[in-house]
Amino acid sequence: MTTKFTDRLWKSVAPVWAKTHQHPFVTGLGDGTLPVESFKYYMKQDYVYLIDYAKMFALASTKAYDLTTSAKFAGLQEATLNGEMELHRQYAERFGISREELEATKPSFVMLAYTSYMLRVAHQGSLAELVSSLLPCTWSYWEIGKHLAKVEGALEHELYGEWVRMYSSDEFGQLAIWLIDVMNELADGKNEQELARLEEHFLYTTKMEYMFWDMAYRKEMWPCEIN
Ligand SMILES: Cc1ncc(C[n+]2csc(CCO)c2C)c(N)n1
Repeated sequence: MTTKFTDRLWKSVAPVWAKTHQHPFVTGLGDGTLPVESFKYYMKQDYVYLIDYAKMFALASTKAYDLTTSAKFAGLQEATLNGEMELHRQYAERFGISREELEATKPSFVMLAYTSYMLRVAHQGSLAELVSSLLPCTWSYWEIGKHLAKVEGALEHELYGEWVRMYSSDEFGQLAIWLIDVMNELADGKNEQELARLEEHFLYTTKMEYMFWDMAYRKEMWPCEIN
């Protein structure tokens, strides 16, 4: 059996993913022990994260080499703005946070570093680089969703159940698989230097995913005394 490029990516981030599954934000989503204030903080930061992330799909659509892929990325931009962000708007409504307040969220350092890195890669790099930098977002959420769906009561939890159901759904899994397949197609025929660059983007944004959980858990704005 031939190994895929994404097998190499998986190997390279396995220790970070293992740590992510043990982070108290992630375990708390599953067993319900996550403090609601951390979850609210996450929702607000994630909302502005998604505004930037949707632009990654728009740029991917622009850079795509064929019409089918271009249309799929354009659809993903729409799904992020109107599907995934709707989950956030609904949670915000439950918390009494208005749309205006959500959208006006000031970025934390980690959120800004993460999206700025991805957008830089998207503007300066190839489509393969762009996809390698955005893939940890979707792939890691699917891994987390599948893990949490196995935790007793997680899918039915009255606050966090909706989150777990969304990211463990088959529909979401199909999206992750599609992006993984695109990554493998784009990596095909690349030389070692190019593959190493893709791996580096993937590792950096995987680490930033971990830092995002940690930032939200601790409700961190900027990691110094100038908040
Ligand atoms: C920090 C952070 N990382 C990943 C996701 C998950 N996510 C964001 S966009 C997208 C693709 C489909 O809309 C997915 C899966 C998130 N919400 N926040």
